Amino acid sequence: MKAIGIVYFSNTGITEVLVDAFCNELASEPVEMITHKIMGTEIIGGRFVNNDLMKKLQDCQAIIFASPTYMGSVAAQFKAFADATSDIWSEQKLAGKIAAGMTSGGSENGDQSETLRYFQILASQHGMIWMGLDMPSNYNELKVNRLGCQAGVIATSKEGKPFDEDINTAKYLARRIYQFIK
Ligand SMILES: Cc1cc2nc3c(=O)[nH]c(=O)nc-3n(C[C@H](O)[C@H](O)[C@H](O)COP(=O)(O)O)c2cc1C
Repeated sequence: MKAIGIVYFSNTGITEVLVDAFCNELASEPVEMITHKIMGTEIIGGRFVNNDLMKKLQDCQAIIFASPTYMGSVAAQFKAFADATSDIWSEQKLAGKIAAGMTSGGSENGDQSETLRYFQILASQHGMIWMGLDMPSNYNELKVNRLGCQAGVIATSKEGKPFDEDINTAKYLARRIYQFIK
């Protein structure tokens, strides 16, 4: 069976709602979801350690990166994971896999694009193939890509939950990736 890996960090749960929406969208499809939330306990002396996860990611056809935007980039917890992937970088173990990204921020223009840009660079370092959105901003009835970023999913939140349109964007990305790997 095909597999999609999602590696993410979320502190207050906004990014996690995007991850859940992505997974739920594909729940009835014959695809395994390997979802991993980065935990502080996995970061020992500043270094992310989870060899089992690194092995599992190598069996995926697509890997999604997700993190809140912190100070115009990924959260430190995600960066610790990214740095740990250097162990499989030299042999390009993730090469040829589809990569995509999702992030949330407190501001509508809170430099979330920089987080997606970092994900793209990480994907490129691994020889992965980046997949953004083939949907112009607010073009369809679900208002996918509300914030006008085709590099990936950007969300902001209201009352502790991402905007419905941003959740729809996460679902749209899930469908798009599934179409490519199935
Ligand atoms: C340390 C820190 C830095 C942040 N920096 C930004 C930022 O640069 N841009 C932004 O839009 N929001 C920023 N935020 C807000 C978070 O990105 C936002 O609350 C996000 O939705 C939290 O995601 P989570 O619920 O998945 O943890 C920051 C929050 C924290 C705690």
